[in-house]
Amino acid sequence: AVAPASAGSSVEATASRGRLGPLTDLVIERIRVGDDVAASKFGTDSPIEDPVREQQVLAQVRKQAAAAELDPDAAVAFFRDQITASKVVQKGLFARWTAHPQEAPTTRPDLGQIRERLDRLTTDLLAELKNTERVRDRPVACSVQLALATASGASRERLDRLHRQALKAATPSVCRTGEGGPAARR
Ligand SMILES: O=C(O)C(=O)C[C@]1(C(=O)O)C=C[C@@H](O)C=C1
Repeated sequence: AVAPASAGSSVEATASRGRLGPLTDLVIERIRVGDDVAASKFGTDSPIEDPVREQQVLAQVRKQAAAAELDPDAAVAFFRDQITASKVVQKGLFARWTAHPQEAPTTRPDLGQIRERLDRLTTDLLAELKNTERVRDRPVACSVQLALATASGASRERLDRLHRQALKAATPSVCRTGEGGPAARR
């Protein structure tokens, strides 16, 4: 039997986008779902920020991280950044659509279905955090790999300023010791 490549990647893709390519692709995918979330809320009474839903997302992360033998606190920190990134997108799009109503979406996707998609992405992202545990543990290698993966992902996906800003907000907790504290070093 052939050894399987890590989830969602091929050897070729890994070579060109680096070892954090698949993780970064999922981060970008989640950022793009933020566009759909914004479209589901714009022009309704639903606010961008939903603290109850955030707690549900993070509780799920904590539970699944523990089951996968990932550090639950580190996983939660990573997902806090994903939520921040989603809010960067949503706020930016609300501002854009308010200033230019002709750019506002004309259909309103269902938030319940979007959240099911986000839940599936949670599982996929946690699997990639697990797959990349060793490189993320090496600060220098990790920051080099992260720079490579985010630059190539942003350009391939043709991310605009707003979505690049969101990508930046989504990635500070990818590499361990990002905070520089002794607890992070273990
Ligand atoms: O589910 C929502 O309503 C979202 O806006 C998505 C999301 C997230 O990224 O998971 C972001 C902001 C909200 O405060 C809650 C959750």
